[in-house]
Amino acid sequence: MIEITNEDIDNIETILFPDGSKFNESHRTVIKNLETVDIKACPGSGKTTSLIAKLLILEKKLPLENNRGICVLTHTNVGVNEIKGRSSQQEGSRLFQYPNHISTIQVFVDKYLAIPSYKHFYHGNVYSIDMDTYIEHFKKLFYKIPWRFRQNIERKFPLEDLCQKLVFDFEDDGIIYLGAKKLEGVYSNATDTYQYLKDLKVDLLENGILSYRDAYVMAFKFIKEFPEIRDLISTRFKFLYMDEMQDTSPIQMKLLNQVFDKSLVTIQRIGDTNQAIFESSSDDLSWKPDKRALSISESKRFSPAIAKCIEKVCVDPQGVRGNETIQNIKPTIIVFKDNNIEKVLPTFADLIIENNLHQNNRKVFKAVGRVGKLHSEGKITLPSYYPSFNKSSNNRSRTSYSSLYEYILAINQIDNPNVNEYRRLLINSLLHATRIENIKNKDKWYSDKSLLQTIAEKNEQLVINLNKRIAKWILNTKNGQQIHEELAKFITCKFIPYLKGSKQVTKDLKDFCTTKHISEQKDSTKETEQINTYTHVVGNFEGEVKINLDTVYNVKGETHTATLYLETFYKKYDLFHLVEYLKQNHTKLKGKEKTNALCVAYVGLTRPTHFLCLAMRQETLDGNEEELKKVGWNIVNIKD
Ligand SMILES: Nc1ncnc2c1ncn2[C@@H]1O[C@H](COP(=O)(O)OP(=O)(O)OP(=O)(O)O)[C@@H](O)[C@H]1O
Repeated sequence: MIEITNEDIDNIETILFPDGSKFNESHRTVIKNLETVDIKACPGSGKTTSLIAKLLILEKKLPLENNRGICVLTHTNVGVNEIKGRSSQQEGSRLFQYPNHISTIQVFVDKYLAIPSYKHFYHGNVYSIDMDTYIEHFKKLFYKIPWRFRQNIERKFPLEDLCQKLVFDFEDDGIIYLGAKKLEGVYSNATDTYQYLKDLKVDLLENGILSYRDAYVMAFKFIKEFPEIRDLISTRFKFLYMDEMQDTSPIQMKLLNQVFDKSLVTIQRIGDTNQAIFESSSDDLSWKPDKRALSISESKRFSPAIAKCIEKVCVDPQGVRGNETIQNIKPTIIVFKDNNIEKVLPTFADLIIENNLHQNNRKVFKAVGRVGKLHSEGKITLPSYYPSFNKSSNNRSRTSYSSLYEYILAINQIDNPNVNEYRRLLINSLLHATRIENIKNKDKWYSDKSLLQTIAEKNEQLVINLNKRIAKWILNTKNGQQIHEELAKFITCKFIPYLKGSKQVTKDLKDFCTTKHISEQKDSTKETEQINTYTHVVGNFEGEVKINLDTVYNVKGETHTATLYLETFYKKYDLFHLVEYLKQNHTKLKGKEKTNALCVAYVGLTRPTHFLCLAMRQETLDGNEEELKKVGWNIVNIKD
């Protein structure tokens, strides 16, 4: 039987904490525990760090009995990358190799259930499972519907809404829903509109273009057909660790319960119910930690001054203790009016400098808010504070782009040094080209595997040559050299002509290879980061303070040096909604709206180590100033 000892933990501490920090007793209890248990802990308590410590210790004890594996699931790539980053500090890391699996839940579902299911039921290969590609193709098909019908549909369902609302039933992909109603309940099945919409949805599926939700539909279909998958998965993995459990939707929970057998797998679910910020995670079916859950109530992230001010700004206060070794700076409310809102960020920057944080070793300064989209009636959202703010989707997991140029841009922006990522995008660009040219393999679209197999069957040497080319392109990209021209020439003059048996390629393929236009909303993560960064120049060339703006959803799990929480409008102004909690008057919550607002605010307010600021409208502050001061907030008014 495996066991984790204090000595194991001491050893890992030196790897994880070069500054000499230590795990306390509650961390040690969590790290040592190898039973099925829930772990609930406050923000910044070191939940993820303790999980990483446990994984690094277990890694040294691999292989487990019967060569069973460890499965770690999280909700965001940030979490996965954090684990990857830390574990690569160990030589010969085996955590990311068979039989282990570490990924987001979505990637797990795609790999083990949705893709095999699609192959089985549709006898073809999945082209993409990501929302950007799905929406792009959805819109293309929608614009093929005759104008008259399209206009009628759009009057009722704006296109963006329609993309999200036209879905298959989880239990039966023969049934299509439009929002909460069956499609035939919205448009009678005798109408052309019904047929157009049904064809559109089916067409996407038949072409392997899946939304994230479709992947779950495929997954359930697979489990129903092959119930033995539960045994296969449950004997492969000895441990299942689920981080950020509070964000697991009821449908994800249902699926995981179906594939992991509790009697065979040790399951640890780690989270903080106060930080549940994804819509579906806040209803009655959401995760409730077991009564015997282990808990950690001290935050390693933030100072006692911050702990005191945020303690009651959550659904279920749990007496958070701050980190005594962090300097106390009074949390501050920056009060603004409509006519001086543009001074909020400069004021925050001045406060950072006043508190000498611009000279801190770690300088992560962020301004975050709930709503990033410009409001149609001019209510305050992130762009009101910083007009060039651009809310972009997280495109790191994208696998498909609309031009070769965009594939190469994506390759250039890979920040994780994993060759497979480069290779995957390069191969995907080739697969994309085969689709444009309508080249199929026994009536199916090529997958990376079937492509290489087909070429190998014809001539093994060609696969070796292709691999050499790919390796060269990866190296050149890493060295900052341009590969666009060479890759385009390869696709149009060699690759496609070889598969097609003809030198003639279509105009669409030529356009794909030459277009340098980046489709809307697809600007790179790095560019977006630059656009969304306010730079404040410190007097007399002493340096600058960079403040990055983002939505709360995107900074989940992050640790900042200073965070400014910006009041924004979503049905109501959020701080106005929550001012009683900021004054530490906690009341039990009723209603979904307030609960959601509170969870989002709690995630935002618990990011900084040293300095927490709020940007609050004068109207929200009015009448509350004295009470806010009494509970520890400093108030700074922006002068006109
Ligand atoms: N034992 C420790 N001693 C000192 N610092 C620690 C310790 N554990 C974690 N930290 C630091 O505290 C910060 C928060 O840690 P971590 O992200 O693991 O917390 P978390 O509980 O997962 O946070 P969140 O609730 O926001 O998801 C990080 O900067 C981490 O390096």
